[in-house]
Amino acid sequence: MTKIPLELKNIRKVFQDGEQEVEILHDLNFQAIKGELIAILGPSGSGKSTLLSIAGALLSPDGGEMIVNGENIANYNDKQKADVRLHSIGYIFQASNLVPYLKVKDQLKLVADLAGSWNKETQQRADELLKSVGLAHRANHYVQHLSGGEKQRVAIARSLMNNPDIILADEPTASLDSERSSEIVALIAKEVKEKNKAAVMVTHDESILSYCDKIYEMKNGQLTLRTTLKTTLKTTLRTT
Ligand SMILES: Nc1ncnc2c1ncn2[C@@H]1O[C@H](COP(=O)(O)OP(=O)(O)OP(=O)(O)O)[C@@H](O)[C@H]1O
Repeated sequence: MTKIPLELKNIRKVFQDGEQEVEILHDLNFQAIKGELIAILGPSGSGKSTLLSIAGALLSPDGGEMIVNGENIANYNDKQKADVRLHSIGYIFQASNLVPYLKVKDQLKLVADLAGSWNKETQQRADELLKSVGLAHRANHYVQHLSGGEKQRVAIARSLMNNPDIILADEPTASLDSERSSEIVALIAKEVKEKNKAAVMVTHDESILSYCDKIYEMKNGQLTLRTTLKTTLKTTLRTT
């Protein structure tokens, strides 16, 4: 049986606000399966980035289970969590978070190096990934000379470098115009389908939702599935 890449069960997260405790995530349940791009929408301050940080093993929940490929990692120590981050999770951030003084291909080499796996096979992998995001011709350019859209494409290729099962994207189109935003999300969707990844994207941008398989809304510390034309069609086709 194939394992579910990411499962969150009964997640609770509390922050201190002065004297008061505020429960940002409340008994939250969520699953991300292979081959699906999931969008998470919700008002500012509703807890979307907090959720993504927990899903990415960057932040510990105050309660609940955080299951990656069938293993509950909620009580892993820091080193074990770092290992999960390196091998199972790829991140795409709003401002691409690339290293400015490294060339494009070296951005990918860096994450392979961290995993101790820069060899002939991974070099070839880096070349293929850069080709698939349309940047093979930019492999030896410094990222500071690239456009915002090109930087995000490097970030997408980098997120896939260690072949993670899960891709997490926090507002990946926030710094882009609408045409570039569509291109970037179409590219994430293509990589998710072709490489069979589970992907979760936090966004405010409703115009890119047609590329997503499921849309959730964050409200009162929980996620609610929004019914889309796509999911309605899928359900109809499945039941007829
Ligand atoms: N480390 C922290 N300590 C205290 N409060 C925090 C901390 N991190 C986040 N918060 C609070 O938790 C709430 C949710 O924050 P979060 O960044 O997850 O929201 P968001 O939905 O991603 O918002 P936005 O759409 O504006 O990015 C906010 O009220 C924020 O101020």
